[in-house]
Amino acid sequence: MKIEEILIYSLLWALILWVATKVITSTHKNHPPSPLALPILGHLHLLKEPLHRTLFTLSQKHGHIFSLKLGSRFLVVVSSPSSVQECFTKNDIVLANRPRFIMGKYVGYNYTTLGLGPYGDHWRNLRRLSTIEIFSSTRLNMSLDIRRDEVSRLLRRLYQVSADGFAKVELKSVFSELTFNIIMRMMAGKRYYGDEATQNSDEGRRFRKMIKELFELAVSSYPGDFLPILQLVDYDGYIKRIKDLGSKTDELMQGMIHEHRSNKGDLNIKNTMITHLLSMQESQPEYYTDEIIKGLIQVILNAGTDTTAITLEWAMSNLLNNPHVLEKARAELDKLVGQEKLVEEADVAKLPYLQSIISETLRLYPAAPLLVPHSASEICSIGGYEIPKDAIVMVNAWAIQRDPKLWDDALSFKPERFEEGKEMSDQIYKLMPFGLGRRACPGMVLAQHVLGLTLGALIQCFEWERVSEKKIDMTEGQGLTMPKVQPLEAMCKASQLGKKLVSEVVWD
Ligand code: HEM
Repeated sequence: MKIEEILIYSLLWALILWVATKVITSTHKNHPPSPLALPILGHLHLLKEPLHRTLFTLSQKHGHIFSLKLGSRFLVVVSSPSSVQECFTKNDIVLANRPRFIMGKYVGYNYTTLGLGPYGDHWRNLRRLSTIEIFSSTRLNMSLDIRRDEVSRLLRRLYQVSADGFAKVELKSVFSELTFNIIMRMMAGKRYYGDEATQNSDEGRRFRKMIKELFELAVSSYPGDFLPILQLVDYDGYIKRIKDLGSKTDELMQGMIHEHRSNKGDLNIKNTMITHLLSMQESQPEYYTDEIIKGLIQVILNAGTDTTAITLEWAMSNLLNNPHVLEKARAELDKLVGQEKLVEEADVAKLPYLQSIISETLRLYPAAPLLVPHSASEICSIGGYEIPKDAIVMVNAWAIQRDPKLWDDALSFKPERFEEGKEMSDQIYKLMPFGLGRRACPGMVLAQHVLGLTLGALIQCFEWERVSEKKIDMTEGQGLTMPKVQPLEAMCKASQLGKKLVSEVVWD
């Protein structure tokens, strides 16, 4: 026998043995059901965008708890309220970890940030710290003026083009700039989007470039996360790109910290998150390091901007496709807020229909359709199946929130379903746009303030129409936060009330 033949035979035998071992071990282990896997790749070839739709199709065939082998990693997908309940009650602590993807090493301070860090003392401290310094009602009240100011700038911008009649406006970038400016002002006292002065500053340009790269890289999935051997060769330069991005973001945020240190006492930055954290650094320097502060800025930028902006875009798209809902919301605002003032964040609590519009938007178009991946810190069980240690666990919230077994007329946009507490009693495990359990979104209240205030003000101040008879295309594009495939454009015209409110009053 020639040496090549011996080699081929040995390889074949190794492959047969590998497949046999896999079949025997997986059948013995009572793992959740799974499609037939390819050697080495497993089910990687099945993953097509948008991922939540692919996983939904697989769940139709393999059940509400199924598993996939993604190269060297094990993924479990749950798509029913009962399995979600198990994840976030008896397994909540075990599943409170996050899986590690290489991006988190170079751009997420070696997996030490609030969003990426493992469950434990460090994460608990970050969570407590961010609750006190950013998300508490005291801090949210202190930053109320920032949100009012940014929304009133948005209203003026739209008013300028639409005071004399209907004008076409592109809303995707308008909402994105709104949320970035709100978050950056709350954290660092900075506006990087909008007026000319901001547009032209070198720092602003660097920031916008960094954000663009960050979001582009975050969207692309990296095969080396599932086939680690690829990391050794960095075949497409991905690791080099994320290392460069990591250094650039670090440099920019370090600059903000230096600026805060040298401008202590400046009124513009008196109440920013960085100022508060630096004062804590003075008393406990070993814990409140610059790295912790930079990690927090970064997580909040990533988690708190696009999510809210995209939800605003979906909500307005739904209103344009359902003019009767828009009119009902306007009537509610007229009745409960009146004709003399702009809606305030505090008013939103007494506007049930506006809140129902937000809930219904988040039900059909959750900004994080698969939540954020969890990881099992030890073996656990879901639905009687064994979930191995380090398995990635994903919740298909999108599928549950559209399940016709759980919702009447599931695919129609009907805010009325949430009115007067209808659907409220049993909805905890069937409506979870902000996640559940220990790792649930800490920014929920802030997000709801921004959503309620912005939508309320847009409805009060403008008339809205579609750019043509055709309904707005509601197809989802590719991306972490379920964007619309077509950025939203609409026709807007300042209403009588809008003319009065925007030109005279706005907020003091
Ligand atoms: C409509 C807007 C938003 C939606 C739909 C949303 C949704 C979510 C979801 C689903 C998770 C993951 C939950 C899980 O692990 O199961 C999450 C985590 C997180 N969100 Fe939000 N979010 C929004 C806005 C915000 C805002 C405004 C902020 C901050 C300003 C924020 C900060 C965070 C952080 C820091 C985490 C990570 C928490 C952790 O890992 O411990 N989010 N969000």
